[in-house]
Amino acid sequence: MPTSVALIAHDGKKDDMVAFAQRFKAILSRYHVIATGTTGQRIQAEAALTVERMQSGPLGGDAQISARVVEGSVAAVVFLIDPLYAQPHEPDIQALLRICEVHNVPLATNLATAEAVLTQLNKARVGHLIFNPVAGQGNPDNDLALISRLLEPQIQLNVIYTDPDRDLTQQVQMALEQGTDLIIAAGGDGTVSVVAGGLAETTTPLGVIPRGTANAFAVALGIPTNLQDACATILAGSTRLIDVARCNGKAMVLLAGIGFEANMVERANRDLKARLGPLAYILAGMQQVGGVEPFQASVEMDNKSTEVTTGAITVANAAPPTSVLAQGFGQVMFDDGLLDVTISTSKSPLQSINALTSLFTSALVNTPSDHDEITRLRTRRIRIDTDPPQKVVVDGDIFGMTPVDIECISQGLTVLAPLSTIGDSLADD
Ligand SMILES: O=C(CO)COP(=O)(O)O
Repeated sequence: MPTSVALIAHDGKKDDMVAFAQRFKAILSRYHVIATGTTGQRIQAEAALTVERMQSGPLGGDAQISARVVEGSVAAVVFLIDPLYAQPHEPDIQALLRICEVHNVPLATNLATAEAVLTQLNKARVGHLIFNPVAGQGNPDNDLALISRLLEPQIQLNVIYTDPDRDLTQQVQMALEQGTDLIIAAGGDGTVSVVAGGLAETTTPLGVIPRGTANAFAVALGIPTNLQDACATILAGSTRLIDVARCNGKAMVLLAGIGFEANMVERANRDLKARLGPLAYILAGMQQVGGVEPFQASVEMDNKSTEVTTGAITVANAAPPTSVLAQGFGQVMFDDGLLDVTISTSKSPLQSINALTSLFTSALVNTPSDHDEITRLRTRRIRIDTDPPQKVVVDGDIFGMTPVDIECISQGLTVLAPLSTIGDSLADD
C-alpha cells in the first residue's frame, strides 16, 4: 500500500497549503510527505512536518512527483492550483494531473476536495512492520512479499528492516511518535522482545509474525506459526493484555534463564540454528546436562532473602510448554501480574535429567511439578545474586551476568492474538 502523500501549491495558494498542513498535521505525520521545493520548504518551516523536498515545480518538481505516482508509492496528491495565473511549466502540471488519472491516485486540486481526501486517509490503518531479514530459516524476500500481499490491502504498511547498526528501540519510538496503529514484529523471539519492550506501557498493539527458530512467544500466546495464519490473526484484530517484565531495566516478554539455560543458548549459536533449526537447542541442552556446575544463589523477594545451591533458575513471564525449565507450575501464566520462578536444586547430571523429565511431564499435563529438587514460586518482583557470577539469558539472547532484578508489569502489553490459549488464566476459570 502506498505510504506517501504529495503536497504541491502554486505561489498564490501557498498560504492556503501551509494552513491546510497545520490543520491536518496529525494525519499527514503518519505518512511520508513529499512536496515540490518551495512548497516543501514552507510546510517544513511553518507546519513543522518532516518533508522530502523535490526540485521546485518550474525546475521539474512536478515531474519528480509524477514519477513517484507511477512507482506506486503515493497514496494521494494535494495540488492547490492557481487558476488565475499561467505557469511556465504547464506541460509538467498537465502531465502530473494525467498520471494521477492513469494510476487512479486520489487527486485534490482545491481545499474542499483536499479535506475530503485527508479525512478518508485518516480511516486507513497505518502499521509499522519490523522485519528481521536474517531470522530463522525462511527466504526473507519471499516472506516479505507474502506478508505485504496479505496485509497491505487493509493496512498502510511501513517496512523497517532490522540492522545491527541501528537501534531498534529508537525506531519503535519513532514509529510511535509518527502515530502508528500497530507495530508488527516479523522475526524471532529477540526481535519480538525488543519491539515489545518499546510498546510496553503504551496502548499500541504488537502484532507477531513468527520467523525465528523457536518462536516461543508466539507458541506461548497461541499465535499461529505459519505466515498466512499469523497475518490473518493480525487482520482479525482481537487483542489480549499480557504482562511484560523488566530485567535490570531491559524489557522481557518470555523468560530469564540463569545457569543451565544461558549456557545452552550460548552453545546454540546462529550457525547451529541455521543447520538444525529448533533441534539446535535440544542438542545444546543435551551437551549441557553433563556439564552443569551448581552455584550458590541468593534469591530475594518481598525483602526476604533465601540461599540455595542450584544449577538452573528460570524466571518466566510467558513461556511455551517446550521451555521445560520454566515449567515448575506446569504452565506459565502470562496475564496474572506475577513471574513464575522455577529453581532446580539437582546436584548430579542424573538428578538433573530426573528433574528435567519431571518438568517436561508437568508441562505436558499442565500440573505443578512435585519433584523434590524443583522449587517453584510466583512473585511480582525478584532479585537474584549468585556466587560465582552466572550468565543470564533474556528472551533467548545472552544479556549479561548476575545479579539481576526482575519486575513484572501487570498487563503492560497489548498483543494481537487469538482470544483463548494455554497459559491463559481466564482458561482456568
Ligand atoms: O510550481 C509548482 C507546481 O507546479 C510548485 O513548485 P514550488 O513548490 O517549488 O513552488
